[in-house]
Amino acid sequence: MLSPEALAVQAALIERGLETPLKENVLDRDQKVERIRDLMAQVVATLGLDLNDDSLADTPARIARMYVDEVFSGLDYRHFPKISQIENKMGVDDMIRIRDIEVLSTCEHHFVTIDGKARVAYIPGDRVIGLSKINRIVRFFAQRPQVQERLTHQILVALQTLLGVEDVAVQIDATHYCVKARGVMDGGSATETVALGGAFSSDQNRRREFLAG
Ligand SMILES: Nc1nc2c(ncn2[C@@H]2O[C@H](COP(=O)(O)OP(=O)(O)OP(=O)(O)O)[C@@H](O)[C@H]2O)c(=O)[nH]1
Ligand SMILES: [Zn+2]
Repeated sequence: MLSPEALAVQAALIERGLETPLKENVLDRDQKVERIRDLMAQVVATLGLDLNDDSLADTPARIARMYVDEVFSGLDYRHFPKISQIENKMGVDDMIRIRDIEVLSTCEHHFVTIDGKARVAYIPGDRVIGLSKINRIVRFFAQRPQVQERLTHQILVALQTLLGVEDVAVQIDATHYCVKARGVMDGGSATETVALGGAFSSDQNRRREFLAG
């Protein structure tokens, strides 16, 4: 059973064409781990490595568990974080901004790491969200194969949906290891993406305030 929050976020992403491209998958967790383990064993062996070596023997199973339970666990909405919100009795009507949220994701083109930081802000309406829940939402969507642009927008729409406000802003600044550790091998560049909603999009001052500092 998915939580009402997970269902609402999923529906909002589908409606906006921002959901990760997913196919119906009837395999349960154990079946996925088993199948990926067997397929990874073929990859490792095909590379010419000896799966009888004691250091390599468990690598296929390790990778399978890592994919299903860790780095791609955000593909399963049953792992969507529990969300706590409180009534905005304080009448907060100014921006709440969280900086330096750790973003560790995986590039969907190469399945290597994306390593960066996110900045998230919102202007509360009738409720405020538990602070750590913002970090958890970032992590949930980061734990999918991603392109940074989609990750940024998924976080925006998730927060807009949960908070019932348009005024949300998300910025991610990240290093892609597919750019750093292979291919063009540029370790110095970073990618910035921004997704702005409501006043952050329409009001230059709000936008500047969010991006400053
Ligand atoms: N827009 C976008 N592109 C990404 C992201 N992560 C990786 N890429 C890019 O996806 C592209 C895939 O291009 P391809 O030409 O098919 O792959 P490739 O031959 O491995 O390309 P090179 O990385 O240039 O060697 C590359 O340019 C990557 O840099 C991302 O988050 N957003
Ligand atoms: Zn890549």
